[in-house]
Amino acid sequence: MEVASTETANLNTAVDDGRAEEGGRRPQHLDRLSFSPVQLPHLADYLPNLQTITNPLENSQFYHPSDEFYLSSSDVILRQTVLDLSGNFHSPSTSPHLSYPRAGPRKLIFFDPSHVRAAIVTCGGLCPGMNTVIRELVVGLWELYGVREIYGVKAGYRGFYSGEPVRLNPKLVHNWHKMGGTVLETSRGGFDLDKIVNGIQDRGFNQVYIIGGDGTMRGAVTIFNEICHRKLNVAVAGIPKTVDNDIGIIDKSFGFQTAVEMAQQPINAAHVEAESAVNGIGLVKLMGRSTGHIALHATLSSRDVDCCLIPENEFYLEGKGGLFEFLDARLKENGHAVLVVAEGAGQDMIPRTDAQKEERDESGNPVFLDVGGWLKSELKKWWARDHPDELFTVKYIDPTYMIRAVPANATDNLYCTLLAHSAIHGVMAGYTGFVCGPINGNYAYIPVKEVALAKNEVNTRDHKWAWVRSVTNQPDFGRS
Ligand SMILES: Nc1ncnc2c1ncn2[C@@H]1O[C@H](COP(=O)(O)OP(=O)(O)O)[C@@H](O)[C@H]1O
Ligand SMILES: O=P(O)(O)OC[C@H]1O[C@](O)(COP(=O)(O)O)[C@@H](O)[C@@H]1O
Ligand SMILES: [Mg+2]
Repeated sequence: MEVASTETANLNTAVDDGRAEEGGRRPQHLDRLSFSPVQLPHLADYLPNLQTITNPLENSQFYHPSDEFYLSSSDVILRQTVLDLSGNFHSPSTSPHLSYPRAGPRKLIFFDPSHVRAAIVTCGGLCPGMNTVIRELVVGLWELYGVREIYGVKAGYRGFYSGEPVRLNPKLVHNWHKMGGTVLETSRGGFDLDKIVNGIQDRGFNQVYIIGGDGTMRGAVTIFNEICHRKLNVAVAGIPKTVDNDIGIIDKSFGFQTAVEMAQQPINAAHVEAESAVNGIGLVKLMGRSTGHIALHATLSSRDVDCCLIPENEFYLEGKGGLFEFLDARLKENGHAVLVVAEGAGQDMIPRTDAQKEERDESGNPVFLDVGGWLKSELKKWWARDHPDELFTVKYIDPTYMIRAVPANATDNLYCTLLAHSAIHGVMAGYTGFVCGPINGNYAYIPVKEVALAKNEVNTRDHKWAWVRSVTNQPDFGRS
């Protein structure tokens, strides 16, 4: 099945899929422009006889939809808004023509709300806002579309085949947005494709909302493929959750800002401890399995950080241009220094046994050693060797779960609400195998296959990393 064509096509033909050209709003003035609209998978791709009905919002006593209210497949979000007009577009993803369907309600929908049985599941690690997304899925399905059968699948993917789903309604979830974690519970591992899809079929679910990170989205792709293979009338929507912000294409993930905000407290404490000691170093380890976004953003917003170490920028300790030389100078100059290190940084330098090298969590992610504890001990050894007669203190703070096991802040709560509603509108319109998220500030639908492949790493050659270096004046560890 053709799901994500990124070939350049004439907009006029590309959107003429006979599905959602409601309102006769074809943008004639764009006919001569060439765009590459990404085609979203749709239930009608393999179930051509599905009936449509008018969106119930049309008859809602609280809504008075205008023409602009409903979106059609000609409403798109451009992937790139920052362009190099010299025309050097290095890859299809940097083409100025690449666009994604805009998220929002469609006038015609492919589900009769009275026949919907929706399932919601949360997978992977915690992230602020998971409960808000669940709440808004429940309330949105119930209030906007009149769906009454909504279920929470317990404890991640394994919940589809073990244990009973819980029935959800707006009363039950009304204050969930104020709570950290996920009331539905989550887990790693337990991905058994056949059992999961059988579970979806056996329980009669026809809408599946999957909240999770990069691993979860890889799982969602295979679930979606199997559902297409079995030609089931089941729509699958992913809602990207990652406190590390390591999922690509979307602007940022929900909960990330809350985590960055929470990281300020340990950084402040590390600064106070360092400043109050003679040759004091405050060391803070922040989450970031393979990407340093939390460490980077926390550093940029704090201004008390002297050096930020992330997985994307290898560092070294000894010799010219190394961390020790830099800290030596900072301590001489200021008497103290604050170091922020992402958990995935420096892993190659930490000695480990063969068994430790092979260690994986239930989902198959490598298990890291504690870079903060290792750095603290290396720093102490260095000082004792080079400055045996001078006082020195390292205060190591590891706030790990404290930055993610909290409710979402106001901005993230709003973001979660818009994500949930976007997902509902897309599924009701018959789209499937998609993820919703903001691209350049506007909410879009993206094929889950693309999202599962798109990693969001810190680009140490772009301006954001240059800001870090200009704020900290830290070494580049050999990067030219
Ligand atoms: N490649 C994959 N294919 C299928 N399922 C996967 C894959 N990677 C991870 N999963 C499943 O997705 C769920 C969450 O993955 P995990 O990596 O723990 O968290 P996250 O989704 O937050 O990155 C787990 O149940 C795991 O088994
Ligand atoms: O101890 P846990 O629950 O496995 O979580 C730790 C991991 O979770 C993360 O927050 C990211 O998890 P996800 O991939 O699930 O989003 C990492 O930063 C961290 O390594
Ligand atoms: Mg992950």
